[in-house]
Amino acid sequence: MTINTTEAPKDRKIPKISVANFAERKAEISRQILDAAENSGFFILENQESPSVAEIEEMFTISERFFNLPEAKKKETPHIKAENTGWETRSQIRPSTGLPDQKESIQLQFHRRGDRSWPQDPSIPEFNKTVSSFMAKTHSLSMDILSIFAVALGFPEDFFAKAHDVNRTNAQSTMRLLHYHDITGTQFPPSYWRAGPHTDYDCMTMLFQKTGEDGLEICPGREAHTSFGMGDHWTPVKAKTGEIVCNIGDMLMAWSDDRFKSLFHRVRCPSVGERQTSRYSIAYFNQANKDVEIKGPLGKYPVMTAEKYLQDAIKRNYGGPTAMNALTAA
Ligand SMILES: O=C(O)CCC(=O)C(=O)O
Ligand SMILES: [Fe+2]
Repeated sequence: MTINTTEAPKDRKIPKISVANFAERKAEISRQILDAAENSGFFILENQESPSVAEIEEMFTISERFFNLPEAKKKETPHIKAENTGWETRSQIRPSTGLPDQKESIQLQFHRRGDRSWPQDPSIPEFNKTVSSFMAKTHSLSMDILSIFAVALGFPEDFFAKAHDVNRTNAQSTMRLLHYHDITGTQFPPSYWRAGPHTDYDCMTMLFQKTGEDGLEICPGREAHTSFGMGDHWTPVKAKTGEIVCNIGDMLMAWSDDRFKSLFHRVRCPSVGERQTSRYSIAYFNQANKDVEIKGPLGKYPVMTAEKYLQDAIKRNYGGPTAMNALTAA
């Protein structure tokens, strides 16, 4: 008789870190965040003062109202690839699958608020004010967290805040509102995803999800920001309104000479019999300004600007000049 001693792979624990009283508890929070960034690549923030749970709920309401507009209205802010702005639907083809993500999204940049890349529909007059205020709050919290990485890498505490100046016209940070379509009754083949496996190209993503709207899964096993290394076990991340799922992106992995890990993640297409109605999420991608040089303390990789870094990351992932058809944020 043979006894199978091979254990089934275990789900990874995703650290949950309270950021209450951030200023007083910064040393303790820093230890937890650095441990998470080095070992799991993903961590969940809770108890943040800002943005508050009520503000996050308000953002989801406004996002839903935007996606409920007729297509013709949404097309008034079309996706502009070169600028990484605007609305797209089922257009993002992931190199990992060769198939379009089952979603629609709008990308917004803080310094462009008020221009034609931001919806101006009279039925949502508060869009601009609510979204720009939420973005400013998310940005500010992102800078608090990035200051921890700056110090750990031997840079001044405000190093990443200066590198991510969203008021400058060469800013690259982007907020993306996401709507995964209602697919009730449709059984997609297993190769289809709401968001196919990918890494993010930014320094750090802050992701907001809604309780009950699960689907995000992460996969450890990536050792270099230039590789496609992936383990074979995916851990689901439970969605909870108010919490913020953070993940390290390729840009910070490069900046830290691969010390902080940018992992593959994906969003499942639910099967018939599961909850298949709409799923909403909001992602804020912290991407350094175009002219900022990415130069790791150990000098493991050649120095390059954040603009070139993003272009190269896209080429690596999408191969060749058609790569620019991809959205740059993730
Ligand atoms: O919607 C989610 O939960 C994840 C989205 C994501 O990974 C992305 O947009 O890069
Ligand atoms: Fe992502």
